[in-house]
Parts: sequence; C-alpha cells; structure tokens
Amino acid sequence: MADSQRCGRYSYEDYELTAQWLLSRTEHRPKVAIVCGSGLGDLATQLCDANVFHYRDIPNFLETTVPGHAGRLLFGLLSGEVCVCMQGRVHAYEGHSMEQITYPVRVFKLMGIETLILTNAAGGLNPDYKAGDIMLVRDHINLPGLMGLNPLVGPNDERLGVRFPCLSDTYDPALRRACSRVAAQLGVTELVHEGVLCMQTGPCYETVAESRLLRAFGADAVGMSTLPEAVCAYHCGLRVLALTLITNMAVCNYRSEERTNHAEVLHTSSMRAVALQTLVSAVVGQLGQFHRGGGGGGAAAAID
Ligand SMILES: O=P(O)(O)O[C@@H]1C[C@H](O)[C@@H](CO)O1
Ligand code: HPA
Repeated sequence: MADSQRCGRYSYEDYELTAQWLLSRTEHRPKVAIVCGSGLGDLATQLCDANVFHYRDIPNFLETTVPGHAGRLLFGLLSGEVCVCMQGRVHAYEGHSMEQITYPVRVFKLMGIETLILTNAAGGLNPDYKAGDIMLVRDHINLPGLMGLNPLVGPNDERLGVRFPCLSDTYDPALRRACSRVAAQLGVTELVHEGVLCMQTGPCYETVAESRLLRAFGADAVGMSTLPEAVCAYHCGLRVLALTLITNMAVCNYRSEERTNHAEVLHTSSMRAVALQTLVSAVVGQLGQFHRGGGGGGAAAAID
C-alpha cells in the first residue's frame, strides 16, 4: 500500500497480518471481543477451552506496564459464546499514541468480531454514585480527542470506516437496553447507572478544580481509557458496549482528605470483579442468540 494510504503509523496490511497471525494459532472464531480494565482481568480466566497469547508475542501488540493489566489475549468460550478477551490494555500515558492503543480494535474487526465490550475503572463525579457502582456508558466526552488526540486523525482508509463518523450512537442503544435488563434479572439494578464517561489522558488523577469542571461539563465519571477504543470500534462498524466500574469518587471538595490512588482503584475492582464479571457473562450469553440469527439491523431487533 502507498504510504499516503497508510492509516498513520499502521497500514491495513499490518492489522490484517496480526489478525491472520492470531487466527492461524487458534481454532476459535469469536464474534465478541472484551477488554478488561484495571483489576478486572479475572473475567478472562472464566473463558473455557482457552488459547492464551502474551501481548509481547503478538505482532504489533504493546506490552502492558500497569499493575492490574496482565497483558494476555485469551480466546475461549464465555456463556457458550466464543470470545476473545484482552486481559489488560495499554494507555496513552504509558507513552503510546492513540493509534497504538487502539491497534487491537482494528485487528478484532479483521478477525470477524461484531461486538466489542469495553470495561474500565474510573472516578465517580456524579454525587449520586458511590465507589463500587457500575456505569453503563451512554455517551462520552473525549477530552484528548477534542484537543486533537483523536485516534482517527491521519489518512483515512475507507476499508476501515468513513472519514467523518457521527458519534451520536457510539454506545449501542440496544446493547445498553439488554445490559440493563440483564442487571435487573441479576438483581443488581441499584448498582447500575447510565452515564457520561469523560476521558483525560492521565497519569495524574484530577485536581479538585478539574473534577468540578468535568462535573459541570456533564460528565458522570472520569477515566484514562476506553474512549479511543470506542471511537475506533464504532468507526469500523463494531457494536460497542462500555461498562465503567466506579472505583473511587473523584475529589470535588477542598475539605476532603480523600486522595485517589491506584491501590484503591485495584482494591475496589477486586471487590466488584465478580459482580461485573457476572453482568458481562450474562450479556455475552444474550449476544450468542443474535449473532447466530444474523448481523446488522436483525441483530438489534433480536436483543430488543
Ligand atoms: O484501564 P483502566 O482505564 O481501567 O485503568 C484505570 C485508569 C488508569 O490506568 C488507572 C488509574 O488507577 O486505572
Ligand atoms: N480519575 C481518572 N481515572 C481513574 C480514576 C479517577 O479518579 N479512578 C480510576 N481511574
């Protein structure tokens, strides 16, 4: 491919090469991909009949450096559905470009994935939330994206998506409804909110003034990941569901003695991991029906 047609640092052929590398090493043919955020990687260990790859061995995947991100890609069965699961992700604050951190998403697309489930840890801004709650992402405020760090900046390859995607429906409404129904069936409705996730690049947690600003902007939670992956996934035609675990409340008050830290984030993740895993597994169980029934609009109808 001519350099002018390359998607920035990576070409379509790079994504294809990684997809083929993986598919030639597993019999599994997943339609669902799951990304596990900070401390949420145990979900991946629930996959049956798993094939495991370390990121360091996968062409163009980057190694993770953050505690709570194991850096393994697992293929296997979850609730009877073939899935591929990222046990941890890389973040922009580790020194990577938006293109690098979203590389796996386009690989998933070329592997035949139809649905991407993203999970992350974030600080709660909405005063009705508390640590341990789960937020179903309804919409987002992509601060790095608004400042020019959008993963789609650069030449656009039409094979991956359109030049100017409209992001009004990034988080699939039918999947959100299905997830809320599953939460009700599991009796965890009181834990689950729908809200707006804001991303800042990190690695610093917010100042009090920043937390107040983001709350005034309409954000319900703030994290350091997920939105670039969601943008890339929506751009290339994947259905996206994003679940945020509120691991702490962002500090919005100068009198507060709370100090956000990663140990607290991992602690809350470990306390709520089972609830989140149960919710994700149950949602994945629903996806199986509609994937087998065909894709596109039919899929939406089947889970409504
Ligand atoms: O990968 P996620 O977004 O879940 O990780 C969050 C954001 C930072 O990486 C870290 C901060 O504690 O947790
Ligand atoms: N802010 C940003 N990212 C986070 C937080 C937070 O309070 N908690 C977990 N990830």
